[in-house]
Amino acid sequence: MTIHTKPTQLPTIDFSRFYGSADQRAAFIGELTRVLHDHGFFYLTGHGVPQSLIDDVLTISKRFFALPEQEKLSIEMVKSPHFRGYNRAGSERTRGEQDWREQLDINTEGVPVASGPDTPWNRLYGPNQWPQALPELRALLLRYQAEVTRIGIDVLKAIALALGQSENAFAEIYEPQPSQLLKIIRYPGREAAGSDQGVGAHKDGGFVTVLLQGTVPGLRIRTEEGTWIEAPPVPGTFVINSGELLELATNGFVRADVHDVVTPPRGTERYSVAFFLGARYDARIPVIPLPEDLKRGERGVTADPLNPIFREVGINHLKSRLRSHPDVAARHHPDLLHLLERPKT
Ligand SMILES: O=C(O)CCC(=O)C(=O)O
Ligand SMILES: [Fe+2]
Repeated sequence: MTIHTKPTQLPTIDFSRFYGSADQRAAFIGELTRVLHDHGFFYLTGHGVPQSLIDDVLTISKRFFALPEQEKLSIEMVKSPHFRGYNRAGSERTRGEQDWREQLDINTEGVPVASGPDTPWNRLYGPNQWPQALPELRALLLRYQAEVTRIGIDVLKAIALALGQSENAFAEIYEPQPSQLLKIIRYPGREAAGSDQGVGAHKDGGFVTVLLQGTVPGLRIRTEEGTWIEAPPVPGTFVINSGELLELATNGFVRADVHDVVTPPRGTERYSVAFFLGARYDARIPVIPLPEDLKRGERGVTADPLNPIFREVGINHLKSRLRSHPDVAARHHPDLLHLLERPKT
């Protein structure tokens, strides 16, 4: 058996090789298989998103967070039953602890949909909240959301191939409308934050996350051995990571590494834009029959008693939103709080 030591930094994958010669594509897919198994985290280059769009999104995010507090609070998330809008630093929670970041959450632009006892996740559909004081934000973020959705779907097709499946293996659970949660985020410096927890240690939930970092580091990833590696911003790249949905669908062959963000040092601030591509809320997570050579790499999936994950996509997402935003839950969804009760042992 070969013992390979894993690098102390994340690998970089050049997506343009997916569209290259047959040899390039095969080498790319093989590399992706290894990376998915080792971390599920990598830097992506060759993604085709214009640098001007990336720059514009980071610039407008800074302008949004620089708005007077009352403008930001006019679209506070607690006003939206659909978990859309602005949250002050300290108002979101990871595993019960406050995250020191302010953020604006948007999702697929839509209209409210009636929900019943069997479809509580319908409450996630609805309109976004946009700031009147920054009218350009809407068109720019929706354009960016469309672009990172395209990247996410392309990466997912490559992932399906890397798992020995046809490239559309996941299409039946994301078509015609994947979930598209987009967050613009600002982490205040240590002097303004209440703790070192920018965002607490967690796994992402969906298929893949497409993360754009500004210029200030802070993201850390916990490897399978339990050591933490840093993933500083690299200009022109996105950080891509797999979510729990892929871990569950592959019985743990794909890793969804735990990660966090450390509060930036005194006198600095960190900006990032995170996009979470998920399946349709009414889908169920399938078990993918992996080819024999990959099957040997299945680790199984261990349930986290604080955050148990289920095969129903919509319930997982709704529970994660209720848990992260107790104020929205209490105001709009008191009848759903039983979903967060821990199973009796
Ligand atoms: O801000 C970042 O760099 C990462 C944020 C993150 O992990 C998340 O929001 O899930
Ligand atoms: Fe994350």
